[in-house]
Amino acid sequence: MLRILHGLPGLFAVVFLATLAVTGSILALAPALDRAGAVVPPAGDVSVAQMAGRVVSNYPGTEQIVRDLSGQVVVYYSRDGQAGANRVNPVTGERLGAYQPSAFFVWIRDLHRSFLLDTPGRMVAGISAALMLLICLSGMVLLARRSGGWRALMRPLAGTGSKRVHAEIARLAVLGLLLSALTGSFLSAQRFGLLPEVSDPGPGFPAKVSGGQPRPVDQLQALSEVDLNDLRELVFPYPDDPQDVYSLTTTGGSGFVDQATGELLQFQPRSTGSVVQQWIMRLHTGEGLWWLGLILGVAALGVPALSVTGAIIWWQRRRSSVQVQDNVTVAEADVVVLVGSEAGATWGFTRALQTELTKAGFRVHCAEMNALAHSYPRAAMLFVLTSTYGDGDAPASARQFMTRLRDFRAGSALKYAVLGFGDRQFPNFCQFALEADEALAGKGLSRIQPVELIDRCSAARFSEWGDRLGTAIGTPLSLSHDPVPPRTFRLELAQRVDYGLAVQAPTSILRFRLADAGQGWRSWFFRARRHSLPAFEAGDLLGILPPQEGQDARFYSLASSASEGVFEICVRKQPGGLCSGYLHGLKPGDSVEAFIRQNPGFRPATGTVPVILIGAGAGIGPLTGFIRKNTARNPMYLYWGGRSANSDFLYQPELGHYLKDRRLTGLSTAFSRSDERAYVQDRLRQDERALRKLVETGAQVLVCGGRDMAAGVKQVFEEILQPLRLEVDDLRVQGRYLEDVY
Ligand SMILES: Cc1cc2nc3c(=O)[nH]c(=O)nc-3n(C[C@H](O)[C@H](O)[C@H](O)COP(=O)(O)O)c2cc1C
Repeated sequence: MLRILHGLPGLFAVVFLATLAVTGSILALAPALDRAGAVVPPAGDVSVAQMAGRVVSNYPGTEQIVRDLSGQVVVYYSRDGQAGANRVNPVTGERLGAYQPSAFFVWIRDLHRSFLLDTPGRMVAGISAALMLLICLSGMVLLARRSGGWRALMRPLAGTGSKRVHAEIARLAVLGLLLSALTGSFLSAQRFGLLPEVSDPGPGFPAKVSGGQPRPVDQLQALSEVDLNDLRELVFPYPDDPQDVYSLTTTGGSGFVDQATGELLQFQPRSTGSVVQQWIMRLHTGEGLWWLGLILGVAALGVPALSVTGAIIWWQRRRSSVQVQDNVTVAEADVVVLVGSEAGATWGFTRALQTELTKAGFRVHCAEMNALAHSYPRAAMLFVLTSTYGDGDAPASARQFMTRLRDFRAGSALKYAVLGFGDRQFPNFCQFALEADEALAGKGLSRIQPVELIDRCSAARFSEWGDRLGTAIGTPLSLSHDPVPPRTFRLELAQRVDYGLAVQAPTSILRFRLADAGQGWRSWFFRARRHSLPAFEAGDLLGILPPQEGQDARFYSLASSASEGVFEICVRKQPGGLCSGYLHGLKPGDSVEAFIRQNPGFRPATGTVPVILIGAGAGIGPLTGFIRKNTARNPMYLYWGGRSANSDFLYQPELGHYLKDRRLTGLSTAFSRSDERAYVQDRLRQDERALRKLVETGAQVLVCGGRDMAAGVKQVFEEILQPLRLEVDDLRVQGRYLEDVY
């Protein structure tokens, strides 16, 4: 909902908002330019009487002197029957130049206030300002959520691409935009009579005037008592009319001055309402506050950039979002289905469930677990279907679920059931589904039926679960969903580099290319075909089908990306390991059957935040891939543990090269079967302070390798984070602690 509130007005109003913002930032320059051209004596140096005397000696026909909030003084005079207006130096009374408001600024102001369309344009401008206010407020809440709370709002952000740029600009610009939008909406509402406008009626003309011989203006007592910097306007009496008076407006109020006695008559202090009104105007225009004007101007310049990045995010989300047909809103739903998924497989099962429930007459709302609402007013049933990632962790679309659950208000009628999707090859089988189930029970919800776990997307188990669920809710459900097997392709081993034999840790770097890629036109053809492969990045997974019939695929993290044209993996031969043994037996030219599985949850952040890469053994594969791609030379530190520097120092020459060309900022290694007998955790402990500093500056941590190593690393990080009052889970929620563990 919040996202819709943030995005929709932005999309509709993008042209108007961009116009308001660009014109606003140009107008914001005016106070600074006016201030630069103005002569402003220190307070107490020049009185209004002194200034007026000097001006009159240069302009005997002075009719009015106006001082604007920037300090610019303008004299209006008549000479030989001709009216004129000049900017003057208030200290000397001399002419600085003709007063001619810039036609350009006047045009820009009209564009800003009314899109050059008079009343309808003013209305659109007012509505745009109100939309801006809505976008700023909803954006701040989204930003706070994304950063992990209001207090973390200014902490460095992780994340990539447009989302990151959008969030960074928003953070810098939001206060300025909020102020402009708030004051702009207020002024518009006043203009259209929605809010009362406060203006002082001004004092009545004095009933008694001395009518005596006028004194020179610089000898009038009341004017000597007003500092020049407090003056707004001084209107001179008609010449040769002893009954007329000076009319004086200052920052404190307005009144009249007797031209013979110099006495202040009928002075009326400015009301609080009028002072507030003037401040609102100043806070909107920056008039008299040139520095604020510049801040508002720079903030407004962020709007076009925010519009473009916002539109890109919206488009990407639309493209990647799983389209659920017949999805009803949170308010209407009597059944809610929440989905935790990383690579999308669980969504297929969700759609099957949703279709069946809808057929049975339920009004079903489906959403990702991160979108858990504050409450579901009408819902009686909640189903959670979730996979597990990393080492028993939440998948990407469920990372914020536990945090959001804290504020969840469950109605007493709401019952739930959890269905976990996972893979028994992982020791923490469906761990996150089990945790979600416990957490919901902890919120006082009762189960429709106990949590069930599905191994490797088994269609049969899903259907059985559906049967049991149907019985439990009294509505037969016939669930069937058989995920399409991945499209496989043949890869040919092009090169292998072997390590670790001497230390009983045989590990090989294997580089494959598409089989039959051939030479000449054939190579061109297959290169073209390569583009129909799913794009892959270092950190994605290569699924390899072992040659034995009926064996499940084994996954290896890729160290290369599609643009390199090779499929590079790093494989340690496991004792008795079927697939690793098979891969270690391959000779160049041999081929394997494989497919790509994306793993977008394990990628380094783009931008300038430091990245700390930690791994052991073959876990170095994807980490090296990240370093290889770091051509922007962002700070990247690698901590890696092996057995012996002489035998299994994987990628040693490449890492030396990356250190030299600064793709890698720092390298720290630990070898457990050498004299140092150290593990990667020991190196982290040694660098505890430096690592804490990096985390404080927003660093992201990526861990890849065996689960014992990952558990040890996590423990060390808990110690490192303790003085910062942070836990690894806090970083996880922010996408700043990622694991690829096997
Ligand atoms: C990198 C990676 C880590 C995984 N970790 C676990 C795990 O710890 N426990 C588990 O039961 N399944 C694990 N799985 C298996 C997934 O949960 C399973 O494939 C699931 O069906 C994926 O569903 P999704 O595509 O909706 O995310 C992992 C899969 C991958 C690729």
